[in-house]
Amino acid sequence: MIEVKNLTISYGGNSVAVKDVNFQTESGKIISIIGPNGSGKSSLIKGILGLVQPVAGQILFQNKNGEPYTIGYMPQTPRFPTNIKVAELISFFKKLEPVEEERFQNLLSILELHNHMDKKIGSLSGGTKQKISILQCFSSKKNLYVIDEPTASLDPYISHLLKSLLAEKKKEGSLVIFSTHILKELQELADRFLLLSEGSILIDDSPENFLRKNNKTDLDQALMNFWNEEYKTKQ
Ligand SMILES: Nc1ncnc2c1ncn2[C@@H]1O[C@H](COP(=O)(O)OP(=O)(O)OP(=O)(O)O)[C@@H](O)[C@H]1O
Repeated sequence: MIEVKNLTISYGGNSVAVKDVNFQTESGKIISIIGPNGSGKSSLIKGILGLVQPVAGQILFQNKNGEPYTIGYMPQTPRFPTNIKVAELISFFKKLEPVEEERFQNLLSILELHNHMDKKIGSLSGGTKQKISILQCFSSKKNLYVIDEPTASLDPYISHLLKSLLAEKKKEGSLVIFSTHILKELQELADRFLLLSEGSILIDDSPENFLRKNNKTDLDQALMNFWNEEYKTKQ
């Protein structure tokens, strides 16, 4: 179980990127974080991962068997050293953390990374760097997968692969948290979603429940309605 308690993140000055966010979730679920640009999705994700120091609040990780949480993370933009070859980076990852060899080889082949092994990281497209990030994230089993806008720079085939991986991880009992701007993706995958606005949670619901409450079948429409009302009250 993960419990986010009163999490507040600021990068200094008066602005607050995440404001007193609270939620908890069991394993074996997919949670999606959505919200407009700058609403705090990446900051919340970085807060959960401990990549930014919160000004208040805490995150509690509790594994059933008391073992530490293992975490796979795909950032929005992978930042790898640019001057080394793909093969060198991948062998570095394998030294950092043991991989499940069969899973690793399988992913390497599906992602067609073999063709890029001798290329320098700096010469790769954004999508190919994301593929390396997928390989790194999913080559061993983790309790928690945190994915920041997973399909933003991927072609439809690799997007589909990534979505299948997320569904597979849920089936295996892991918790998956991903942020997205693609509501269809959310509707397809998520058990629950958090809508952020200016760093606060405005909606915490399942897609089905939210649709039922709003008497809609399409999440895009339901959220646009909600958003228009929300926007009007701010005028
Ligand atoms: N490193 C940083 N230093 C200063 N301010 C930051 C930093 N990172 C994010 N912010 C600010 O925090 C707020 C939330 O940004 P964040 O990137 O978390 O939003 P987001 O919802 O992920 O946006 P997007 O959808 O555009 O990726 C924004 O006002 C942003 O300008």
